[in-house]
Amino acid sequence: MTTRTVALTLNAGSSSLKFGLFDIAAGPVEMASGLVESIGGQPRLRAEFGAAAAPVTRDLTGAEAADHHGALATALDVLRAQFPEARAGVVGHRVVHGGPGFTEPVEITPSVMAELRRLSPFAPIHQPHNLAGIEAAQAAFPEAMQVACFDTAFHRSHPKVNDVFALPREYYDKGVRRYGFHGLSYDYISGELARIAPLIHDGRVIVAHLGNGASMCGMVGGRSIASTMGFTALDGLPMGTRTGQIDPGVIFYLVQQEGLSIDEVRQLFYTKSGLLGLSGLSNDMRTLEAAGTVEANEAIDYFVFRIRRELGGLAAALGGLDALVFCGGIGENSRLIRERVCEDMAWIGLELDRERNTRNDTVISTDMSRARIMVVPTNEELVIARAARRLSAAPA
Ligand SMILES: Nc1ncnc2c1ncn2[C@@H]1O[C@H](COP(=O)(O)OP(=O)(O)O)[C@@H](O)[C@H]1O
Ligand SMILES: CC(=O)OP(=O)(O)O
Ligand SMILES: [Mg+2]
Repeated sequence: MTTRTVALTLNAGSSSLKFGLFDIAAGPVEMASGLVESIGGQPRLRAEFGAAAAPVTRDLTGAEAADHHGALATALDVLRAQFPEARAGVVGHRVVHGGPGFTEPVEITPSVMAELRRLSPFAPIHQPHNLAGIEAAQAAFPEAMQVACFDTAFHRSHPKVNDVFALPREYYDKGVRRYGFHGLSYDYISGELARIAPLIHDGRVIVAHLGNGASMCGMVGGRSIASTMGFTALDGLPMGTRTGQIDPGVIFYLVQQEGLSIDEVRQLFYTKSGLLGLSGLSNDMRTLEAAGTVEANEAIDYFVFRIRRELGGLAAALGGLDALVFCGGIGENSRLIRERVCEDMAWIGLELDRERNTRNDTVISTDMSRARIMVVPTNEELVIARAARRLSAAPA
């Protein structure tokens, strides 16, 4: 394999690093994919190599993945051991915040990097890790092209009415806008719908990306019309550790009456709230489903309730509904959450087939359901690899 035929993709989350290796000469065709999770805690590595070799799963020592640099070095060791001949000609990075300016994937130059750093405070549990991943990859592959792919870009097509907040206009001009996130995931799902269900793709679709971060996107004709996330990835649905939508008056209360600093409020909203805060137990849906405590059940109830509320709101924004698509770790795996979201939703045209849901079928609605309910595993890495291929093939 020669330079530029292999693309490495990096998707750095708040506590995880997902990676992929793609042959881009004929593809992109996935050669390997993997994940380092619980970085900074009790990290674990999982890597798969398709038919080429057995998957690797192992617990890492704290030192191997104390931070994202360590996690990347560990991931690269595993990839190099499996593909000693591969040379990364291009590295594609998920970058959560692209602000108003980045509407497409771009090659990372020093000026792009400076702008991404400026946006870092608006995605505090993601962007610093994304940028650390870029710096680590630049050091590991100084010859490779580095490409940034933005979570915000997919939503830049949404109408102005869903781009503004009701603030004095000067703030809009300064970039205080409703960006929306998880765009690489929505882009992938939109493409998959075009492939497997073109009539649905052309219609009114709500996609629920339910992972540790969670959001929903209303699409018409495969393009974003509205999404539940806003200026930051705090808005909308409650998440593993994030509040989701909250009355901003609570911030005034916390600062003025409780004496919290702004940094403490930020920490509280981003890392101690959501499912973790409500349950007092965990941000992990598997743990909550198994726990059965009053608090864990209340956390699940609130998660489901907010999804159902947003479903109604987004359907109104789309002028009706042709399909609801679940994706993300919870959306793809939790039969319980899907069942509870779809319960008594016949009024909006959704009728779940319990057996299909239990089997994790692609279509989980009944044949009589007016709107379709689907489960489509997302693949942000493939979207990054496609962009990396496109940009690295373009004439300089
Ligand atoms: N079988 C399952 N049942 C319920 N929840 C699951 C299951 N598998 C994974 N999850 C949940 O998916 C979430 C992680 O989703 P993921 O999309 O991987 O997160 P991230 O936002 O970090 O990319 C966790 O809350 C995890 O508990
Ligand atoms: C934007 C966002 O919330 O991402 P993640 O789901 O990876 O945390
Ligand atoms: Mg994610």
